[in-house]
Amino acid sequence: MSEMLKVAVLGAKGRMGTAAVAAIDAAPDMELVAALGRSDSLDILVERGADVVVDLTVPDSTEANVRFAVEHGIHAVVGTTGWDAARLAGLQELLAAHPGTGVLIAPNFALGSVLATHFAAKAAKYFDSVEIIELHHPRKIDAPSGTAFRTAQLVAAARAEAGVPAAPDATETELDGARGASVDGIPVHSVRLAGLVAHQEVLFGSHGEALTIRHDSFNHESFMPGVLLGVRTVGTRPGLTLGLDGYLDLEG
Ligand SMILES: NC(=O)C1=CN([C@@H]2O[C@H](COP(=O)(O)OP(=O)(O)OC[C@H]3O[C@@H](n4cnc5c(N)ncnc54)[C@H](O)[C@@H]3O)[C@@H](O)[C@H]2O)C=CC1
Ligand SMILES: O=C(O)C1=N[C@H](C(=O)O)C[C@H](O)C1
Repeated sequence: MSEMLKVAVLGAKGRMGTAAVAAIDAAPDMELVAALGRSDSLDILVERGADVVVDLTVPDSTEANVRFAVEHGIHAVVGTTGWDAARLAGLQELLAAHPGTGVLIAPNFALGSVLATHFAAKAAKYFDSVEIIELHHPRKIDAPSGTAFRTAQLVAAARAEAGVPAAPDATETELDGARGASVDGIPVHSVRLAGLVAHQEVLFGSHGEALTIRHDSFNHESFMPGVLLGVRTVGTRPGLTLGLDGYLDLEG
């Protein structure tokens, strides 16, 4: 039998962390060596010989956690939001000094969401207009969601590459926020509603037609196949991978 992957979870008592602990515990090829919360020392990761750490914490904590992992040669699978361009650049630099170590930062582990974002980027150049609506549970602390942010970036890049002009919009006066946040020129609207988990619609429009690409996560188990795929793959992909699509064969 091949050796078990030693996996640690950070943020183990949170919504995602709880589901990840259960999924890793149930995986036949993984051993859960640590399930850590906010007040636990990261030294435990080294003491327990973790091969992979899964970070499901908060935007304020994730960067220090991942840097610690990389500095100690531990691969990291990161679901936490808050990785802006400056943080990513710093991490790239650190990874260059630790060339054997892999980090996956995945704004969304749900395979359907990864596909929805991929399809949206493909559709982006064919429509005059595009807007994104993301809808989440009201305990979410960041807006817009990491998924919406990345979707908007990819859609905007595809439109720019194809030379698509800005979407038509005659708005002259607006109440602050009425047209959403602008991410690379794409309007992103954030809804927080009791009863929801994680949902997103990408709305495309042209003369006489509309296309909506919608994905729904109805529970946190929906993210777990992607988390496990990340844990199994990250050690074979040194350096930084942004998005679970980097581990999938979506063009094939
Ligand atoms: N990539 C994906 O598919 C998904 C990503 N997320 C993201 O994952 C993050 C966590 O989401 P939830 O589980 O809903 O949040 P949550 O608030 O339920 O859990 C976060 C947990 O992290 C703990 N924590 C904070 N700092 C820590 C530290 N330094 N070390 C260890 N634990 C620490 C908190 O005490 C809390 O228990 C958010 O950024 C969220 O946007 C959420 C769902 C899916
Ligand atoms: O906080 C959440 O719940 C989620 N966060 C991620 C995000 O910000 O995109 C992924 C998913 O939308 C659920």
